[in-house]
Amino acid sequence: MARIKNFVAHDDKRDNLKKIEKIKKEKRSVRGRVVDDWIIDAPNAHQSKSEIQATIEDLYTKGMRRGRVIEVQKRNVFIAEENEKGMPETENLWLCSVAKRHFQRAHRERNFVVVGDRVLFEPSAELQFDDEGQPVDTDLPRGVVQHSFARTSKISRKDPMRPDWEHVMLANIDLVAIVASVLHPEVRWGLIDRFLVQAEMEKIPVVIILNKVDLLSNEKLASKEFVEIYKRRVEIYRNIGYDVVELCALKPKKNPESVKHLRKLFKGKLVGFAGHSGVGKSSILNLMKPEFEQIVDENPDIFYKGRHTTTYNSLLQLDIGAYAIDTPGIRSFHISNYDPISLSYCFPEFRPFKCKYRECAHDHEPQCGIKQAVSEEKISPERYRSYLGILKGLSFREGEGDSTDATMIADLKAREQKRDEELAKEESLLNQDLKS
Ligand SMILES: Nc1nc2c(ncn2[C@@H]2O[C@H](COP(=O)(O)OP(=O)(O)OP(=O)(O)O)[C@@H](O)[C@H]2O)c(=O)[nH]1
Ligand SMILES: [Zn+2]
Repeated sequence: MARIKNFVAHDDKRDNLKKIEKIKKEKRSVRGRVVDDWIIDAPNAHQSKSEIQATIEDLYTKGMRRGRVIEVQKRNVFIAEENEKGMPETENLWLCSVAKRHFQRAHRERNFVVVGDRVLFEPSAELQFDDEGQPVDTDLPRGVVQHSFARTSKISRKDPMRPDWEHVMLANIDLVAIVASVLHPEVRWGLIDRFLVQAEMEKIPVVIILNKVDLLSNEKLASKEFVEIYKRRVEIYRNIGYDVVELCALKPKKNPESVKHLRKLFKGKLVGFAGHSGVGKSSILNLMKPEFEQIVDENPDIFYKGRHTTTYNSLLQLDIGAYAIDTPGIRSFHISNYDPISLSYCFPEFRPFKCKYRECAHDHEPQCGIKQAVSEEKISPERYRSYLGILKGLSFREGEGDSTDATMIADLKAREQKRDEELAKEESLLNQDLKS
């Protein structure tokens, strides 16, 4: 989960969990499975960098091609071949199946490949089958994905079906654009904070786009009080150092600076769009590629029949040399299981303050630098409340407001009990392992 350098928490439970994890890993490698996730999944994760390079060169000479996953369906994936700069060319599309036997990374992970993954694939004349088991009717060249490269970043959540598994939704994102609308639907700051935590955890740069600012000047919709609170919130995020872009996507001529800023920011990057339905993501994409909608409509034959774009993530090439992934999967999610040290690291404004106890959760502990900073208004109480909500594992779903303290406490108690039970179980497993 957390890959934060120089941040090691010391307490007995965490040390025990680490030992358990080590034993589990050893067991996996004993069973002949490769456990190192982050080098390259194939052909041998224990090779040195130069050996890997040589192996890849060898694969190229054998006809393997390099591409980027731009859409994943149940059985097949769409791959855009990469150009010499390593960027995907969505005009050069391939329809591929996935040779699952080559993917050892998949332990505790729901998908073998995800949108944004860089892969090696092999042209193949074999037929693909669609989700209903019918042979796929397509004019696209076909292939088989054989290997995938290490991911530089990922957006993931707990797999709702198996909570100890990871559901990676996007890989190799250069920038996360968190999109919210000021009104209709009203901005949910708690959801923005959760996206920010994910981006901080993965060290992916972010931009917060607040769309539909035109509605703020409509007195019937936005009271003076609402506008004041909104402005204060924007200041909070700007003071932390986040790039907050206020936008009216429908009337770009009224805010040319914002549009220009976004176009410049997106250039040459793979941008993951996060934000729930109706906030204006498509309208913003249209600013980056005004003819985008038409192009999709006019060339329906490049994809096979029965394709449903709305249910899958897919990567779009914009005319400013950028790529956008609209991400239905991350419009609402449940992030949890962060320990306080990792989580508070994801709130950059907390970093300068020190607490008496190294493992301080900034909750009930005495002499807490964070709580002190909140009382002195050096940290905003709103962000602090968000921190507590995320720490206590509260989810934020579409349509819900920010959680109240009462639900937080009830939820916390239930979670603490569950966590204690899990730890006791893990510890007894560990003891058995150490004895045997
Ligand atoms: N007033 C106002 N309305 C906007 C603005 N941008 C988009 N809208 C409207 O908001 C609605 C939703 O816009 P979309 O661009 O479809 O939003 P989306 O986030 O792509 O929504 P999904 O496709 O459901 O994910 C549309 O009716 C747009 O016309 C804006 O800047 N101001
Ligand atoms: Zn503290």
